[in-house]
Amino acid sequence: MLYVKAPAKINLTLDVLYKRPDNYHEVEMIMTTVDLSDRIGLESRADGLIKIISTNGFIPDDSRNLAYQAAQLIKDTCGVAHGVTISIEKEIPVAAGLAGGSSDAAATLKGLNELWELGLSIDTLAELGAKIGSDVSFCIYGGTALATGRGEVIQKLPAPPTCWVVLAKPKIGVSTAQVYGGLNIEEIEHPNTKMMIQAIETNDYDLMCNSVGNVLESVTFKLHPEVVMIKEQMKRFGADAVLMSGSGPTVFALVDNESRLGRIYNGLRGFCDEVFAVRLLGERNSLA
Ligand SMILES: C[C@](O)(CO)[C@H](O)COP(=O)(O)OP(=O)(O)OC[C@H]1O[C@@H](n2ccc(N)nc2=O)[C@H](O)[C@@H]1O
Ligand SMILES: Nc1ncnc2c1ncn2[C@@H]1O[C@H](COP(=O)(O)OP(=O)(O)OP(=O)(O)O)[C@@H](O)[C@H]1O
Repeated sequence: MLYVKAPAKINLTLDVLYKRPDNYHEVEMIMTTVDLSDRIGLESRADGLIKIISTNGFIPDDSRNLAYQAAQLIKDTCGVAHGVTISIEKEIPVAAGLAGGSSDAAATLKGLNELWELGLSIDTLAELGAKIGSDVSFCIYGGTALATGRGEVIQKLPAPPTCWVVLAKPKIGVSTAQVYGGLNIEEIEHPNTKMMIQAIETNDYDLMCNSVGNVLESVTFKLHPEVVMIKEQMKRFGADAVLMSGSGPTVFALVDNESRLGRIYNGLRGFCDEVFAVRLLGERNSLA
């Protein structure tokens, strides 16, 4: 059995430039992986089938699972006759804006490349990943990156300033397509992506906190007002920055002081079942 870690991501920035003719949105976003991971186990099988076993009863165990799609894609692309049993130990909340499914797919691509000795480069794995979903290419590289295009064009950035991250997910699931669909392009207040890149490159924690921004917040806030409340609570408990990740509904707080970290974490547990205190995962993951 080969095990691969599949970390969650957060969006430090998420900007939308315009709606494209293919109905996707042209984005500009800075993403970074955090130390909250699913664990993917891969075991080759002789019968050619793909089987999913998961600790989480809410994710599909058939071809709707993104890890299943990753296995099918790499099998077809490389003409592999073997099948695989994929076990998914789920820690990342589902439909949360943390790229849980995308990260499982990326870990499956990387793991099967190793298990089946296919010799694909990390860039080829990222290209394959883009066929599964817009976030999968980023998840192949991990670390911190600027993502453009529909999210699949990845430029590496250095590790951001060191801090703690508190993640809080209210008990609602959000549809990414619905949130993008609800965006009014004319009314967007764009975050300052260049300033965030500068903050990361110069290791400036205060500038990073002042540069966070996500244009999808306003859409999700209208659909689910409880997300606004979580943001306000995090600020009240002493967060240095607070932002919704991706299309939500998870909200994260950045904090560089352990006593305020404790206050935010304990304070939020009164409002949400799913609260995590984690570190940023600085460096890019190496090819599994
Ligand atoms: C919100 C983010 O998670 C931020 O990282 C991503 O932009 C979404 O990534 P994802 O979940 O991998 O998204 P996909 O599975 O590729 O697309 C789901 C749906 O979201 C919308 N979508 C997604 C990405 C994008 N750049 N523009 C879009 O409009 C489309 O309606 C698409 O049908
Ligand atoms: N391996 C998987 N883990 C979690 N969800 C999965 C998986 N495969 C398919 N899904 C389905 O994908 C949907 C979105 O779940 P996911 O946890 O990936 O959302 P997300 O964190 O919002 O993703 P993103 O941030 O990339 O938009 C869910 O409805 C779920 O049923």
